[in-house]
Amino acid sequence: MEMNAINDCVKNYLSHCGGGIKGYGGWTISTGSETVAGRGVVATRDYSVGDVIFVDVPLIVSPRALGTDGTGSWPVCAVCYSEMTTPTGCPGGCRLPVCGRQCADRPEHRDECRYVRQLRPKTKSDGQTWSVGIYNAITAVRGLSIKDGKYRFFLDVLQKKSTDKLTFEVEELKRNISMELDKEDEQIMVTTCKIMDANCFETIVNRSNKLISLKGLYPVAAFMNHCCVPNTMHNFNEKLQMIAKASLPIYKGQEITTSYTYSIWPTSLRQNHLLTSKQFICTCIRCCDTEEFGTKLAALNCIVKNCEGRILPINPLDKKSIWQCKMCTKLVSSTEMLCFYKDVETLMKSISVFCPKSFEAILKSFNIHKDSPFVIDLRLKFIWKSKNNSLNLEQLLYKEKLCMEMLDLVRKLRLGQCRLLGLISLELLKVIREKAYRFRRNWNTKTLNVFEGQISKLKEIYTSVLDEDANLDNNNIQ
Ligand SMILES: C[S@@+](CC[C@H](N)C(=O)[O-])C[C@H]1O[C@@H](n2cnc3c(N)ncnc32)[C@H](O)[C@@H]1O
Repeated sequence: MEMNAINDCVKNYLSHCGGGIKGYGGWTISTGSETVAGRGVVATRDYSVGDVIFVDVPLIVSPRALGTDGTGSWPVCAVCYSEMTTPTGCPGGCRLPVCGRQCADRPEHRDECRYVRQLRPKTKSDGQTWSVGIYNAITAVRGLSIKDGKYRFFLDVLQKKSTDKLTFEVEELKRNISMELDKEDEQIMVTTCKIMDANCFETIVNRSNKLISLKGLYPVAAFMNHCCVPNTMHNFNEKLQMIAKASLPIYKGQEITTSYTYSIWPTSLRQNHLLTSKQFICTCIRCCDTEEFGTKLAALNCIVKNCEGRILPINPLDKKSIWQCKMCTKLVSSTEMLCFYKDVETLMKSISVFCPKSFEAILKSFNIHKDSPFVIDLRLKFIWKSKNNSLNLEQLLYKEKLCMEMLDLVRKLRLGQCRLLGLISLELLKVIREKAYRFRRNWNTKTLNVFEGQISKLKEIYTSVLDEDANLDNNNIQ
């Protein structure tokens, strides 16, 4: 399909579905030398940091699949996505778990409920009123909502994951119904699932102050290519619309990018994730720089006694690359490095970060540097999970230090006004408030002024980044 036709279709869809193209249309879907791979989204005007670029309306949103035996995790309501501790099947008979009548009767559930019911979902002898299999098939079933009418073209134009494997969601559906699927419906469901695999985003919603992770297909975002130094970040509003904002300055003619992976991971982990989940190798400026803008994120400390250098791959884009210490020039094979990584990973799993002194001592004795990926994981765990009011002074000050170091890392990685920056700023603000609560009465005017300055700066950062969900308690991130 012609680029003009794609742009018309996407923009028509957005204006019909309340995406608000007015004022947010400074981009075009394009191809050629401006984009890193095939079609991409390109700016048709300049954007400053924090500007909203588009408000995207989901074509499909669905909950994440559960283990097929139904153990270990709980479903969310298939309609409002609230957590369900005692799930019950829809009274309409589709066997999807829903909160109750009010969700079962919602207009957006009506068609899917009727469709699944006429396929005669199988019941189980254990008396469970909802079905894990039907729940896991929900993405496929929701694909049928775009089979008719003016949005069908999305099925043709959006990229599909190329795979010969059977589609999990459709197989789950077939296993859990008594009727045979219509061949055309089945084909559309398979196509939808392949489109979801290639293009879906993690949609995070706040339900009773819990963050619930869903899958969403967004027509503009589906054309956004990946970069490990993305120039956008996004949040979701109550209607599950995606609000994409500039995290870095963007100039007219420049590609608008997002990250499909965790920007805080080192190159080897990001590359592995992109290759297995999206089947491509990223060759962005960060991936080509073995030191990742001086952070040496992937490095392990040199294994040679008394050498203070760090070992990094000579070619960061090659999984089998030899690693080298720049200081003593020691060479290490990729297989050896993999063993070191595994050893460090096992060690890290056994450490409690909640005891700062012993944590730092272990890092020192095992010669692990503070920005290695495993340490970052543990540091973030401490930042998200620890409750400020139950930390002793040593732990509180340690948390403050970790937050500041993480903010510094985000800055060095050139991630701009990204979501992580907002979340850590919010945590740091809470830590500083807790310090003030404990010690304020002993502070002089100068200290109080510094405190007020820090608070207002952090508030400015996290509100501009998080906006839609600034009040979230991220101790609850699932
Ligand atoms: C969500 S789509 C992006 C739009 C896609 N370029 C298109 O033409 O439809 C994701 C796919 O785009 C390609 N892609 C995205 N970013 C890329 C990058 N940085 N390098 C290489 N391929 C990329 C990959 O094929 C990936 O699976």
